[in-house]
Amino acid sequence: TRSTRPQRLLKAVQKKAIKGDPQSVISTIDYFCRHSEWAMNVGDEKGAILDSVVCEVSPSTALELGTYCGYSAVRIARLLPPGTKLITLEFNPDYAAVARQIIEYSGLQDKICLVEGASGDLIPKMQELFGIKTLDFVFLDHWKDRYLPDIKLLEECQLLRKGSILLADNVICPGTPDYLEYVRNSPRYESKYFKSHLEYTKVEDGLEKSVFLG
Ligand SMILES: Nc1ncnc2c1ncn2CCOCCNC(=O)c1cc(-c2ccc(F)cc2)cc(O)c1O
Ligand SMILES: [Mg+2]
Repeated sequence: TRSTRPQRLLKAVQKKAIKGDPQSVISTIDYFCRHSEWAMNVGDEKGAILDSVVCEVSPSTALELGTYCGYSAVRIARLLPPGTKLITLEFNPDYAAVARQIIEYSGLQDKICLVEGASGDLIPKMQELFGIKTLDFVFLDHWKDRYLPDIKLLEECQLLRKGSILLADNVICPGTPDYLEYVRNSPRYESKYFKSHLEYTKVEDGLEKSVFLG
């Protein structure tokens, strides 16, 4: 049967990228998605904003919701200080299988912990599963209608502390209206919009950065 898009993306990485070089894996995926087949990675333009927030926060504990092929996991993990880990949750086993191989190819497997499962099921188990107390940084890039319920879950599970940073992809396209309304109007968050474009297109999209105030 025909290969899937993630499998074709993985093949391009194995063929064109330099093993053990995260930047070359990132550039290869961006080239493939711009010139061969569009795919829902955060991309290079929004990826640069993601990079700057990760560098600013320099998190000791980081969580990503929605791994897909591992592009943003590689982007985030390549910037993490030694000894820190990114936990990334992926619901779709086929995506997870490709992401594991792309993460391994980039050489960042020791900095990334990929867990298969739904965010709603895994978030309540995070403290016991990973021995963490709170999260310094969360990148939301999974089902757009799960952003709001999942940050409420993070609050309830006491996984956020004063100063925890949430960065949400796709707040314009496909859009997360209920999430935006909540973080922009809740007294418990200070929110800021970073205008950009939907990956590899001219369509408007952006990232919302929200600081939990405790
Ligand atoms: N652990 C978990 N728990 C729960 N759910 C989970 C999960 N892990 C994964 N999932 C499920 C879904 O994951 C993928 C979500 N991402 C997107 O859907 C997405 C779509 C577009 C897009 C598509 C078409 C257009 F025309 C325009 C834009 C762009 C993006 O940048 C996107 O990120
Ligand atoms: Mg996205």
